[in-house]
Amino acid sequence: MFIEPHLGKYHRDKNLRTTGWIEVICGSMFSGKTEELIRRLNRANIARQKVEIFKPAIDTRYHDIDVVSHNSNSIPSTPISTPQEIFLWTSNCEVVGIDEAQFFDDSLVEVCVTLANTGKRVIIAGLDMDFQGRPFGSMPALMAVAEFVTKVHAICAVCGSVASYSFRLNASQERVLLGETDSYEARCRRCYNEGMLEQERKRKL
Ligand SMILES: Nc1ncnc2c1ncn2[C@@H]1O[C@H](COP(=O)(O)OP(=O)(O)O)[C@@H](O)[C@H]1O
Ligand SMILES: Cc1cn([C@H]2C[C@H](O)[C@@H](COP(=O)(O)O)O2)c(=O)[nH]c1=O
Ligand SMILES: [Zn+2]
Repeated sequence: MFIEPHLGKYHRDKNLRTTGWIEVICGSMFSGKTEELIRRLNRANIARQKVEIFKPAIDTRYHDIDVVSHNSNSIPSTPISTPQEIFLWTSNCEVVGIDEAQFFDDSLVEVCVTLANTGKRVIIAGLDMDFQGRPFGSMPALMAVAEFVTKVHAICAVCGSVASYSFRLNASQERVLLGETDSYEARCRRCYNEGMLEQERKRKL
């Protein structure tokens, strides 16, 4: 379980502001990324910190505005189209949360670094791999610049092992395809590879 290095805005003994930092929560679909993001943001709220939360405007699966987990936890957010919009909302806040980070372009990295350099705690949740098992968008670069990286895991929908892959259940080859259990399953490495081979066999018929 991730424990915050500190939540206070000022060092106890000196009147110095604490530094900013970046946290990344990554994993497959259904691994609990959004739950963990909401948990950390709720704790920051309890510590009376000013929190702003963002998600890509394209992600309207469960709700236009709220960030919502697969088990229906939710927190209000601001839907944005570009990472730069984050600056318009964060001049006074101390903690910035970003969900579905894989959908933003590479400029998200620079935006997060700037936010952290100006003393903010930045918490990013996103898919580390797409349905083909390739690193997704700016997630690898965000992991590289983060102070803290947490990889969470789902349960394999086929065999019940620990799952790190998001297996797409239909034939679409588009990288971005919003969906839930209708279109994706969490799978372990073995069941993911078996499923990919099976799909390839069917394509060749
Ligand atoms: N295969 C699965 N493995 C683990 N949790 C699952 C699975 N399928 C559904 N869930 C549900 O999804 C919840 C996690 O949802 P969420 O935080 O939105 O995940 P993520 O953001 O990583 O997709 C779990 O607490 C559980 O209730
Ligand atoms: C693997 C994969 C996923 N997506 C989409 C499907 C969902 O709408 C989101 C992931 O949501 P979650 O909170 O992590 O469950 O991403 C996609 O567009 N492309 C992919 O390869
Ligand atoms: Zn499995």
